[in-house]
Amino acid sequence: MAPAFEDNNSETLPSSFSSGSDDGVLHKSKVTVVGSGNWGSVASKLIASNTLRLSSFHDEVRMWVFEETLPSGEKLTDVINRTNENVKYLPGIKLGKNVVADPDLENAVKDANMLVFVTPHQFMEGICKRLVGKVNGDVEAISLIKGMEVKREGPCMISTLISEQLGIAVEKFSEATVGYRDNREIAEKWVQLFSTPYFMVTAVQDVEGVELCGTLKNVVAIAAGFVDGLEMGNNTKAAIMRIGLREMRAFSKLLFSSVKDSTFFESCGVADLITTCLGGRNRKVAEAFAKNEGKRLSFAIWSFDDLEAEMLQGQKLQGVSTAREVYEVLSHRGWLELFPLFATVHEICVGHLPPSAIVEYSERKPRLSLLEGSTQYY
Ligand SMILES: NC(=O)c1ccc[n+]([C@@H]2O[C@H](COP(=O)([O-])OP(=O)(O)OC[C@H]3O[C@@H](n4cnc5c(N)ncnc54)[C@H](O)[C@@H]3O)[C@@H](O)[C@H]2O)c1
Ligand SMILES: O=P(O)(O)OC[C@H](O)CO
Repeated sequence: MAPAFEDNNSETLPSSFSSGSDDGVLHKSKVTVVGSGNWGSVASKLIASNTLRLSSFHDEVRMWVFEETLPSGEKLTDVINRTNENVKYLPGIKLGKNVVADPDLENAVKDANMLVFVTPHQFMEGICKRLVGKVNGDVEAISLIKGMEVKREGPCMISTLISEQLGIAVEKFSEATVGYRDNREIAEKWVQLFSTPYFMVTAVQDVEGVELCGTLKNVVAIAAGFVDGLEMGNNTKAAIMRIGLREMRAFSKLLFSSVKDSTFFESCGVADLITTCLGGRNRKVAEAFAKNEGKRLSFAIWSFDDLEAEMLQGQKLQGVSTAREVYEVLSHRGWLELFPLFATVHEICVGHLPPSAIVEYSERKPRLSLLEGSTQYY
């Protein structure tokens, strides 16, 4: 059983202090982070630095770790709790003594009333199934996940998946933007939990817009990586990013008419797109894919799975699976010709087109006639 961090669970306040509850006791929020990858560990560190100084939160931040055995033979959770460092996914960074790694998912969430979901999106269906009936009824949740599911009935945002499976309201966080639906007060509480002097967080009333920015930018990052791998230069890369941002906005507004143009100018939009197309994992692996196109391993050509395993040491790509999921939606709705960049990225990832197609196909002007009355999205 994971250790607990000793902190004062609640304190009796002077009668003059309004604790927002009728018993005069300050009821502190308890945070659990579900996920401990690179971003999951960073988020835990950010949150833990704030829970120590904010009286409205328990000091301890519990972090669920997908347990694995390290080459040394030790369990990752044990090493994190002994060294206070996620030596595999965030090496060299101390997380804060009040971060407690817990390999037992149900145990990690059982006392929490604030849940932070931050695992690669492909694992969320299974995680939600395990959490049904295991979370507190009054829990608030936020998703930091950049991805979506595609169901028979269409695309399903991860925040919706969590809401529907666990029956809880879920906000969204992408980079430094919290997307909320209608409760500004809860949104501000999440902003408070993530904000630091070096990490400014803002809240916008556009959950779907924030979530789709984080999801779709990974597809554009793959395209940017192809451009880098083919050494096509910055002008081509800038054009791909521009077309990508245009398709991100059009696709988002077609799926959810509530999505706001202004969201694409927040950190989760253009800023995240720039950073991920200049330095992200998706870009890096796509660059290697384009450079090695056609080269053969002893038994097969380079595949994204091979490159992910080879280059990311356990970290997971999101852009390749998202490109497939987006392609499914485009194909099902007859929108393939409207989104040449998104469609081409998937065709390249699955080997139907060479990486060089990223320029030839993406420059095609979408046939707006396909979307009667929807041309305002372009
Ligand atoms: N890394 C970043 O800079 C960054 C920034 C913002 C958002 N994100 C998003 O946050 C989410 C989490 O990414 P990350 O960077 O923390 O993870 P990661 O890619 O660094 O690590 C992969 C994680 O998946 C876990 N895992 C592997 N197999 C699993 C399984 N079967 N079930 C459950 N977990 C399993 C691993 O233990 C590890 O914690 C992603 O959607 C990502 O796009 C990442
Ligand atoms: O490394 P990437 O491509 O997963 O991007 C990481 C973050 O999402 C960048 O904001």
